[in-house]
Amino acid sequence: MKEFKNFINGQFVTSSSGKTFTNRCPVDNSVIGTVHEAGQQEVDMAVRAAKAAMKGPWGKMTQAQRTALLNNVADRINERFDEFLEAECLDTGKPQKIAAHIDIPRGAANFKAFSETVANHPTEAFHMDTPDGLGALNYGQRTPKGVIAVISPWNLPLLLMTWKVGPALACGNTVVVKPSEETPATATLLGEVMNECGVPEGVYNVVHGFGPDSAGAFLTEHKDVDAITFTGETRTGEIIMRAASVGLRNISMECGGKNPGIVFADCDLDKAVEGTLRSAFVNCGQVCLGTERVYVERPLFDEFVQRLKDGVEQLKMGRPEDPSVDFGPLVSQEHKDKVLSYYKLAVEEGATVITGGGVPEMGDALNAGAWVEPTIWTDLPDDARLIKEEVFGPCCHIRPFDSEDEVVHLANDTNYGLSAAVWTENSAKASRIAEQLEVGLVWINSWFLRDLRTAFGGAKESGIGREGGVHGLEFYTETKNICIKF
Ligand SMILES: O=C(O)C(=O)/C=C/C=C/O
Repeated sequence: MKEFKNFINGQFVTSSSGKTFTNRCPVDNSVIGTVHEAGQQEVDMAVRAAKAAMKGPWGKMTQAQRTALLNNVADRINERFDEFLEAECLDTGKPQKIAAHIDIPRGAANFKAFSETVANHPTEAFHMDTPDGLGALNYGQRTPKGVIAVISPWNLPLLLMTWKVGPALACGNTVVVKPSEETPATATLLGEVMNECGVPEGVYNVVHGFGPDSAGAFLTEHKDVDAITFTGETRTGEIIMRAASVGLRNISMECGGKNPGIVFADCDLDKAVEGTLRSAFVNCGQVCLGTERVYVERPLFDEFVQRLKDGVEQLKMGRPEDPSVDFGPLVSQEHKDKVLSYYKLAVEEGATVITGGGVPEMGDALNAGAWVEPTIWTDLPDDARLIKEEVFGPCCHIRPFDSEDEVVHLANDTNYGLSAAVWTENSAKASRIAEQLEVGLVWINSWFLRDLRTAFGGAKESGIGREGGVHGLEFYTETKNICIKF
């Protein structure tokens, strides 16, 4: 039986309240262990430790020293790769094949990418002419913002947590992380790595718990938190924004999506099918960037539907450690219930179920897991709730279209604006379409191909701000302009 403690000021601590909650594996609903729920007192300890660390050795470190430390953290994650892999797959149920190629490598890479960016990105400087002819010099100075609250999600727990902790620490801040209650393991394990690598105490802290009336709320409402970064549902983002408004704390948010995949008749069909199979079903559809709405140019529609159906029906479900498995369960029973309610709603709204739509017979212990069938629908009306609301499960709806104007309108007809995928071999058309889409990220003939130097974030209700590359610097630092008169 595992135990997941809070990590505060370099120490693993339980909770003064003695409150704990159970952590379960979604593969078979078995108990993984007990999690110590941080109360107001533990959150306050963590924030005070993070604030104090800014004045300690960490705050006095040079950029080069911080960069070296963070590169060591990345290397140590890779040295302890199997432990992180097992922990992540136990918490999420995702196939080890997936986590070994995405979650853990990126969990480490995020540290290296941002320490390099921050070390090499210049601040600005301007020489200014003045009436007395002597001139003046203006130059920019970036300083750490301070204590950053990191509220990270359960779908890519390590990756999405270090996507924020990496730049935050590279910029000289300290962090208090509140991982999802569904996935406490890798954030806790990273505490061990921070100690092993000599990251000063108080720089990285972890408090476990829930949102309202729990660690999440205590953290975002804490007056000594200087900024809040969050990945998760849009409605939760609104709650966090309200908390951040007290004391004018800055926020950076990546929220929900109802992302379109646009398939033209002149696409490379094999690529489009393979890419849509991944974008709609990888990670059991639990990726904010995933495709839940597919639009196919009419001449290709029937063939595309058949090819995607064939691909879905070849997905292999099973335990994470089975190397032949490429499809896992949803993250929890609660999320399974939510996704199944949408499966039911789809039929009520008039969908044709091309494949899936229910719960698979897994046999043996796995039947107790959070398994659902990967599902494809057609024939829903454009105003159906299934077309408007994010399911965040292994499902997509496919609709034919007849013109570029029509498909751009359909793709943009949503409150979200996170990502899109466009499949065509005509590069001029691909760019023409991409430039009309009201989203933060467009992939052309690809999906989830990630260059960490690029701007990353969503438009409309999919988020606020851009992280990635130098774009996060505006959030993770304060920029000061200094003017020297000669
Ligand atoms: O790839 C990334 O850096 C990233 O943030 C992925 C987000 C996925 C959300 O579900």
